[in-house]
Amino acid sequence: MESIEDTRTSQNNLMLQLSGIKYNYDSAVPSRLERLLRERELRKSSRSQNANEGIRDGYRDSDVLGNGIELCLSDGDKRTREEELIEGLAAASLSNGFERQDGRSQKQRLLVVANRLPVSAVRKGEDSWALEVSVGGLVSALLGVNEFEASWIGWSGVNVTDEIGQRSLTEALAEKRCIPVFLDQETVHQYYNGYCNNILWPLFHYLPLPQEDRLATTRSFQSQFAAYKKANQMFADVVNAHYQEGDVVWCHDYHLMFLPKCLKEYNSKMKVGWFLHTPFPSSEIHRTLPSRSELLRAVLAADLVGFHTYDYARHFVSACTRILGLEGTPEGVEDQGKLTRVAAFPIGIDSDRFIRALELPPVKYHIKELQERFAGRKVMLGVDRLDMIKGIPQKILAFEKFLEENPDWRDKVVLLQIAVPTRTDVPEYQKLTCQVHEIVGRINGRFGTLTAVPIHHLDRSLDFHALCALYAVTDVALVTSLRDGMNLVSYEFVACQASKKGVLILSEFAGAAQSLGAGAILVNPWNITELASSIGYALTMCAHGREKRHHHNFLHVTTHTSQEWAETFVSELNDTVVESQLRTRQIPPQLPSEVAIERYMGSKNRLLILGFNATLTEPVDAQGRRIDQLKEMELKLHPDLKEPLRKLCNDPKTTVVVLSGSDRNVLDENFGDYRMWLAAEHGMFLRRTEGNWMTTMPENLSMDWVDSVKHVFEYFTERTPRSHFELRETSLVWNYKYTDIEFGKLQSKDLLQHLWTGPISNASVDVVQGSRSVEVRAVGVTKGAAIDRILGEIVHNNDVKTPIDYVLCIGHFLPKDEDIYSFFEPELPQGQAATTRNKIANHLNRNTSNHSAGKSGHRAVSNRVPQQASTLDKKAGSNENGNWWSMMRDRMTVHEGSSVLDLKADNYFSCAVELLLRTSRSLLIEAVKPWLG
Ligand SMILES: O=P(O)(O)OC[C@H]1O[C@H](O[C@H]2O[C@H](CO)[C@@H](O)[C@H](O)[C@H]2O)[C@H](O)[C@@H](O)[C@@H]1O
Ligand SMILES: O=c1ccn([C@@H]2O[C@H](COP(=O)(O)OP(=O)(O)O)[C@@H](O)[C@H]2O)c(=O)[nH]1
Repeated sequence: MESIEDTRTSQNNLMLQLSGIKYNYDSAVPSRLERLLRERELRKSSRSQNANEGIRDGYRDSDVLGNGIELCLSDGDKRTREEELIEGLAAASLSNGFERQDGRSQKQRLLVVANRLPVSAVRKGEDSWALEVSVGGLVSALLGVNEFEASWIGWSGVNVTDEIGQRSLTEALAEKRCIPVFLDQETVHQYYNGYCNNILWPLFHYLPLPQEDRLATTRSFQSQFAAYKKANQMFADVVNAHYQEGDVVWCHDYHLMFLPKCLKEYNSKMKVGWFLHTPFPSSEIHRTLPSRSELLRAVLAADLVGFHTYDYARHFVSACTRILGLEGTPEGVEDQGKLTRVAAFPIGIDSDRFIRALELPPVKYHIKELQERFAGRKVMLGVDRLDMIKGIPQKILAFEKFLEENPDWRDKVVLLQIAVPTRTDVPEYQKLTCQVHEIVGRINGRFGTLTAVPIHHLDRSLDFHALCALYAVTDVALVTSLRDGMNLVSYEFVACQASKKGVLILSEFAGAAQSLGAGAILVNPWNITELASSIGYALTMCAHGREKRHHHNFLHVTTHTSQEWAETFVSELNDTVVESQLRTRQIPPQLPSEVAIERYMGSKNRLLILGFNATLTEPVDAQGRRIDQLKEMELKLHPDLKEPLRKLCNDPKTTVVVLSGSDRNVLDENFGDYRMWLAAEHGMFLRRTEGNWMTTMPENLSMDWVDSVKHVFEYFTERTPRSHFELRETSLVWNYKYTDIEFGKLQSKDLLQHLWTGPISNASVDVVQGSRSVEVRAVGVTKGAAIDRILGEIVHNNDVKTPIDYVLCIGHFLPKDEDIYSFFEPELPQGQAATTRNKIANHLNRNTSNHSAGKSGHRAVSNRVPQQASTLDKKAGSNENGNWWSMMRDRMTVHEGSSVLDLKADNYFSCAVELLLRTSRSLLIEAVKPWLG
């Protein structure tokens, strides 16, 4: 039996054959992690080199994107980064490592695409504009990114319909390296206010979809979703217009979930990353969204999908497996061989910018002013956009409870709440503003005096300097988000607290809780009592306790910066493309159907071997919903295939064999009235449709194990909802295709472990794992082993006059059965035939794969007298090593004594069809139709 190591080596050998690469893939090419670590090292040393040479450009307020230095590639040097990296990998095989040529990072062109530009435009005249920096975490984070030659594509926040306005705004923005997307008012209303902020934003923060007036909601939902897609396409059009080969396109946030799909449809080679700044909710929440599948699929078009935390990434993968039925792996999500990498990239801030700001005179001035203003009182601070996810009412109510329970503190503490107006056109936000004003008014009325109020509430944003000063004078910062992607305010507060070392009270529902959790006081903002007592705890914390906590947080904030975040994401995106190219090299090529057809037409005696399940049956639900389990379980030949198949079967120059794992009844029902050969239960039973079933089972097949395995399968079927098992004559199959994917997988592991250590530990069986099934069969029950016996019988019965000169083999076969593909390959020694099988077995997830034998050789079968009658009815002897061919070919001669098989390598085609492949039907129809004229 082949060991895993052998398998891997032979697989690699095959890769060599296919791609012509001259190195051993496994041992010489650095792993993804090795590449990323190396890349990180290079980045670090390049950064310190730049710093030493004084060419690193810090943030400059005058240059919004802060990227003054350009190291553009010259035209002659326009190779893509993945080409360089791939070459690097090739070189690595020789040098055991890969280096960039100059060891320094070149600035890579980066197109940042986000709904909002980092500046908002205000029209001052027909062609004059004022640009103000936009508020929000996304903008803050990306302002700190200056290692790239970045341009920003987004909506300018204003409705500009006239040509002069559009032209002049485009010019004004160009100076800030910004490129506008002009959205008309109606689109903004439906896309931004409607779909983005009224549907996706609340849902992603665990606030359910609106329920009142269902019909109206449904109607507006449909038009908003249409506007959302349209807006995404408009963003894509602008990206496409500015894209240059080799650029990295980084799409941001829930506004642009369709963008990766639009971009890849336009140019599949574009390097596309997508990052979500909000939480991604549990799949149970996401599945309530009517457009849930479309959105997931659109995002999966990206090469790399990033989230702030591992939890969000995990939820996304789980949504893809549960809603789309795709395979979730530790790397990401796989869909028919295409991997979308999914990972966590926690954002940070440009901490230096905040630390440096504290030394600026205007900030110092503000600090002094604030200290004087609030002398003798502890300052508590909240800085939030006025958004329902920020938990502002909860925060204020907890503060009220604290004052209520601690009268001594009433004149010793003040809460400054900066509530930046946001999304003011959305009714929910308008309601929230009123609610907050009402609560603040009530509390101030209750605890205020003629000279002082406990809450200072500002409905506006502050400029950067004022904000830094406020952070610096704060004793306790209160972040009470009900859900928050990350929350950068908490990071900014920490960065500005080097001297004061104030305390951070932080909601456990903010992404930041995962990074700053150890240094903050974590709270559940829904628990007002707990929140109120945390305020007391924070206000009275000793200096040593504050210092320890601050030290922990400060270290994190100053090391996990926005610069790091962006570089890591882009580096991983570059590498993902490299990785996917390496994977692509392993995928066998598509079936060259035109060539296959041409050869078919030119041949005289053809043999077609077809699988049944997932090859000739109706494809499973494209959306992966699997709601019609019973219908699907009843295997039926796809209606569209009936006619082409009948024509093929009636062609006297063609022999069709359906070779299936299904039992005889299933094949009888579906193919009983066709003129063909049926091979049931992996070829253990065989019949020509005009005749009776014969058994080809090896003589000494032991089936003693069946009862105990059946017992185990029954046990697991009872405990795994929607699983089922089939008892066949030579095998048992437990199928968990319709179960909860994760539970099904866990159960199958448990089942396997139980089988191996129990009922089958000494039995002569094979356990074959399908993608969602476990099959136990007697050793020797494989299609690969059966094919020669079947062929012998066909040749004998067909009374072959002309040698078979064309073979086409199409199927979705389990790994164990895949040597059926290599059976016809001419002039390959056994070992290499197995190699081919393993190659296919290891690429089950590919779309369709083809391998035609690469050499032109003849399989001429020796010229001997055929054996008399079939031995099949007497039961053929088993040969587990698959050496039957040499014996059987002696039987397979035509009457006049010439070969029965005269197969030029060019006339052998095989094609593996993936289980969930939606195109398996069309592939066959496409392949078959033209042959029929
Ligand atoms: O552009 P707006 O509609 O006014 O909203 C402002 C931004 O709000 C959201 O910010 C998120 O991103 C932060 C940085 O990653 C993160 O810390 C925070 O938790 C998120 O809420 C939104 O995702 C952005 O697109 C908006 O620009
Ligand atoms: O008056 C203000 C209030 C807030 N911010 C910025 O808005 C961002 C808020 O980001 P966060 O991640 O906390 O939440 P988001 O608003 O993005 O949901 C932070 O960078 C703040 O510095 C600002 O520039 N001016």
